[in-house]
Amino acid sequence: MIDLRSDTVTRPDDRMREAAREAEVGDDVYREDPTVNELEKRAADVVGTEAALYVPTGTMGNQVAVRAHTERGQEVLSERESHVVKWELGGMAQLSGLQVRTIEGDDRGVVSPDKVRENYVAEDLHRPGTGLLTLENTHNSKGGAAIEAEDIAAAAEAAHDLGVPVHLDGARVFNAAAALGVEASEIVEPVDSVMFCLSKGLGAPVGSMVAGSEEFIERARRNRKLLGGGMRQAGIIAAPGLLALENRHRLSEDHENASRLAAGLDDIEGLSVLEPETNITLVDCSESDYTAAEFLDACEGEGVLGVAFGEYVVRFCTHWDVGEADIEEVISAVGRAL
Ligand SMILES: Cc1ncc(COP(=O)(O)O)c(CN[C@H](C(=O)O)[C@H](C)O)c1O
Repeated sequence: MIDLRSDTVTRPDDRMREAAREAEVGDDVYREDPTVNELEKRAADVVGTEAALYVPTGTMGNQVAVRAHTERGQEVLSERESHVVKWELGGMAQLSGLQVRTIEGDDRGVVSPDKVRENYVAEDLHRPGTGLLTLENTHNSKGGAAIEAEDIAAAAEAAHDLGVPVHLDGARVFNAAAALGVEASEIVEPVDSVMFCLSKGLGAPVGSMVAGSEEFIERARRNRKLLGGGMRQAGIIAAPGLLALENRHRLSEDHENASRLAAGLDDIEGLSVLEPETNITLVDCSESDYTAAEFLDACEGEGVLGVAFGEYVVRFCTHWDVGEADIEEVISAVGRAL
């Protein structure tokens, strides 16, 4: 089975398993796990922030960051199709008592400064006030769009002019950096905090990082403890995370595979596939005889897994467990399936 459901399915390699076995550990709640401490320092250095916090999941990372920026009852401006809106169980409302005001990004998920200004709410006797703007790069729902650093900066500047901090859901920020040919720190520089995943395209078995100022990270650390994310000898899983950080240099291989996959699938009658910007390929099967669900069933029967991103849209994600030969096999398998 060739698993293209997500880049979350990546498995640790032997080096990661060896690193986990050999890891120096301590009680991370007391800040005594040397491997976690090294990972947090290394992660902050890589994205150019003062500090970073190791969290079990990207979802927890987003939620501890959002909570650290806001007060209960405030509004959060989030792009309508973003992960924090669509796939975190209403966590900003449930966990932090926030009112989410969704804003429309463009067809790549880019949030314009005007939309920030138009949807900003000033606190007064009646109104809660906008406490945070969230952005996402790459943008998952929009096909892994790699949003240019200047577009992130423009939206962030509009928010900062209004006294509103900015959190970047950068689960795949290194995919964006690789696609744009810039350092991740250039994308992160304009925002106040970023979350990025070690467990997706970077290949770690577990974990994400939240990065920002020292003061912000201490607040985020307390929120992590509140949500039950205080970990003990987490060096066992942080050690693979340190190796995963270095995998950011290989992500263009996944992008090349996605591009090859898209070209091959686009040649199949009934499928329409835009050129992917990163490792996410969205396949429109509305011209075929299949709904997305039927298309996925047929693909599974030929040994290929994907996920539905709409009634007639399927997402395939390339990642480090999928090589060039697998891509050729997927193209053949989908051709047989249809
Ligand atoms: C932009 C972004 N931010 C946050 C997360 C959450 O990360 P985890 O909680 O899964 O570690 C994800 C995971 N995305 C997963 C996937 O794409 O298969 C699913 C949809 O949750 C994400 O894509």
